[in-house]
This record gives sequence, structure tokens and C-alpha cells, in this order.
Amino acid sequence: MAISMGKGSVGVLTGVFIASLAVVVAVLLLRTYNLPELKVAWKGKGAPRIELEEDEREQLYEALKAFPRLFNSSLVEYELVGEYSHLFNVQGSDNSLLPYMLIAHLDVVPATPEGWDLPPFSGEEKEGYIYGRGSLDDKNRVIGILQGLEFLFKRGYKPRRSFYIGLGHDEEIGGRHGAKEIVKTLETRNVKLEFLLDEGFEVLDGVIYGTKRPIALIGVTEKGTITLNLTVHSPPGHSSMPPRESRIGILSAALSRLEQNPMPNRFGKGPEGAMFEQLADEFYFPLNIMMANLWLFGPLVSRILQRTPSGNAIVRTTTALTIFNAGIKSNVIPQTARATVNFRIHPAETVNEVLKAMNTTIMDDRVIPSSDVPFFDPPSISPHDEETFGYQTVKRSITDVFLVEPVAPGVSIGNTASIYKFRALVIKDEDLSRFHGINERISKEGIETVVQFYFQLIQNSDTDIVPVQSHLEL
Ligand SMILES: CCCCCCCC/C=C\CCCCCCCC(=O)N[C@@H](CC(C)C)C(=O)O
Ligand SMILES: [Zn+2]
Ligand SMILES: [Zn+2]
Repeated sequence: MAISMGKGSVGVLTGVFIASLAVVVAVLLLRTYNLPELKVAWKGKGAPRIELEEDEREQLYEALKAFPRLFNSSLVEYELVGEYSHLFNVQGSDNSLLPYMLIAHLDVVPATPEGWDLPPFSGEEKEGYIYGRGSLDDKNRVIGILQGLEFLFKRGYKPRRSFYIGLGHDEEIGGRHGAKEIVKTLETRNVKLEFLLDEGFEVLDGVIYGTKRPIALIGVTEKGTITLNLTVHSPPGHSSMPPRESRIGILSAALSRLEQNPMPNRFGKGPEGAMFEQLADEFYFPLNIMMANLWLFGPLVSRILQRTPSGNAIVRTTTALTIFNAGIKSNVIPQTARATVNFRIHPAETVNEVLKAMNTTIMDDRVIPSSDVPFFDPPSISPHDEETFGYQTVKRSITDVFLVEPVAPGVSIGNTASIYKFRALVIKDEDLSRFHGINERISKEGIETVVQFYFQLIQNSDTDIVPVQSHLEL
């Protein structure tokens, strides 16, 4: 395996990577194979510190040997990017084929034990599910990609088409130092990609109201996003002499107006219209008739969809009040009240239209909007016709592994800024709240399916022939 950094620093950094990855793999494997508990010592709040004893260290490296071929293959070039992200280049034999890239992220959003059936960082197993923050978003894909390749190497696989594996360390805060640095690294080397696959949609089983069977959606575009801080300032004071209107009251009233006046229904004005029309036969009567005639039934269909948070996310630009901070002490009138609002912008709208509508709704110049994270309009739609190799290869790999039809293009409601977005998992309605929520978990079959998907995708990508869509005789 060619290393592109000084041997000494690579040794240390590779050790860090190996240890962190081994924790993930070990936790999943420990629970799967009932190995002794990892002693997790909580040091105050936040993520747990794992104090390893010697025999546990051995166990971790045992678990790590799950990837010996990947780290020892002469076909694989590894490098550390942005201090904590990882880039693997798997060399193919046919340079006439453009490489593709599989991206996943190692980092997770925070979690506290409240409401969880098992501690969020325990990796404990219950009724066939492994519980843990990141099990769905996105560690199953990290393990699926690496283990899928490991199993291919074990069977003597040598790729024709080169490909990259990018494992980011800061996706949940925008990927600025991880995925974005990986893409920059490839751009400086003038690497052109055939396609790029990241997280996004899944195989949706009962998630879309009125569907007769599971539907796999491949995200070919996504909603835009803007996150705004709304701040109200004014001099502090003694709580025994409160002003007629407090900063908290002013800001709360503005937020309530935002929540009570959602952005307009844009259903059918973006690519989601075509998606539902293509899926019309997948709905029970009379929804199948309605989906096939959105020109007439669009308003009624959107009223049905918007009854659920996920359906509403397809219908309009969503307004999520996510952070509220004010006050320092019970007898001090707060100097500042600040709230954060996260908008996910429907493909038929723009950042400017959202800002305009927001200002009209808030109607209070004491509330000052600002933004300190990147924002963007809904991006263009990635190619996904019958001739598009990347899309058709992902689609073929889905039908190979899930035996599911249909597979359709969709608008991802979350953001990954990648060409295609698919997570090889079957998601039911009750699973949606697990993303960034409580009781995030993955079934042992689920982990196996993810590994099978990448095992299949890597092989299916190893050609220049666009797969012809086989229609399953289910
Ligand atoms: C008719 C209804 C269909 C809707 C089905 C919804 C299924 C959605 C399943 C899971 C939702 C996860 C959202 C997609 C993954 C997004 C990854 C992510 O969290 N990205 C961050 C990036 C940000 C820059 C930090 C995000 O906040 O979007
Ligand atoms: Zn994610
Ligand atoms: Zn996430």
C-alpha cells in the first residue's frame, strides 16, 4: 500500500485512524458476537472515554483484523486529509475508465442517554438491533464500504475501474475540513469522477403514505438550505423593573409567527412532481389515480402529504426552530435573546425568496437576522436517464441486493452535496425519528445488507457498459 506522507507521522496517524475505526467495528462486533463488554468510563458530560485494558486492546486489534487486506493491499493508496479525514485510492487496471467515489462520514451528532432504551454510545444489542448514535447516520456506510471491499479482496478481486473512498470527520458541521478538503485534494490532482455516492435516501417501506410496497429512492438533487440566527439585543436590567416587552417575549412572538405561517405549498413545482407521477402505480386506489394526474389532484395530494413531517418536507420549504438561548440569571433582564432557524428550501424556491418571506412574516425590526454557516439554493439535478452510468449502476446494485422495485430518482430532504444519495437500508416510518433522534439503531441484517450493497456496487461499477434495467419478476 503506497503511503503519501512521512513514514513516522503516517504510523501515528494510521494508528489513530485504526483505533477509532476499530472502536466502531469492535463495538458492533462485540455486540454481535457477545464478546466481553467494553468498559466505557463517562468523564463528565459529552462523548464517553473508553479506558481500555490490555485484553480489550487485543480484542480491538482482533476486530481490526476485519480489514487486514484493505490496509495491506498494494492496490490501495491511503492518505490522511484535513487532519482527521481519510482518503483511499483503490487502483484499477484500466485507466480508460473514469474513477468513482464512495463517501461516508465518521462523525455523529451528539446524544444524551435520556429516552434511549440502551445508552447511545454503548453499541449494545437488543432484539436483533445494535443501538448507537451513528448506527444509521452514517457508520453503517463506513463499515459497509470498507467491509465490502475487504470481502472482495478476500476473494482475489482486482478492480478494472479505480475508485476513491472518502471518510469525512466533520460532515455534521458542514464537512468544511473533511469532505470538502477531500474534494479539493482530488481537484488539485485534476481527478474527474464518473460519479459520487453519499448518504441520502433509503429503501422506504411504508414511509410514503399509501404505497403498496417498499420503494427505493436515489437522491439526484436536494433541497437548498439556510440557517439563520435571529437576535434581539437591548440593555440588561434588574428583574424587579422589567420592560413592558422582554427580549425573550419579542423573539418568541417572532418565532411563533414563523411557525404559524409556513412557507407556501410548492408541491409539484419541482422534480418531486415527476417522481410521484413515475411512482403512481405504487399507490393504492384512489391515490394511484391522483398521483397520475397531479395537474388536477396536486393540491389534494399535497394536503395528504403535508400531514407528516417527512411528507411536508417534500411539499414546501420547511422552517425548523432548533436553538433558543436567552438569560443568565433569574433576577437579570437578559441583554440578548438568540434563536436559530433552519430552513430547507423547496427546489422551486431560492434563498432570497425565503429571506423575503421570513422578513415579511417576522415584521419586527428589533429582530436581527444573521447567518454564520454556508447557505445555498437548491442545486441542479444530477443526470439520471437510461444512459447515465452512475445512476443506472447504483440503481442496478439496489435491485441486486434488495430485490426491490421500483427504484426512482428523488429530492433528498437533507443535504449531502453529492451527485447521488442513497443509504442501503430499509427504513420504516418509525425509523425516521431515529436520525439525529433517540434510539438510533440498526439491525444485524441491516449491516449485512449494507456490506452486500457495496460488495455488489463495486463489482457493478467495474465496467463501461451502462446496465440495462432488468425488471424483477417478483
Ligand atoms: C413523501 C415523503 C418522502 C420522504 C422520505 C424521507 C426519508 C428521509 C430519511 C432520512 C432523513 C435523513 C436526511 C438525509 C441525510 C442527510 C445527511 C445529513 O444529516 N446532512 C446534514 C448536512 C449538514 C451540512 C450538516 C444535514 O443537516 O442535512
Ligand atoms: Zn449523515
Ligand atoms: Zn446526520
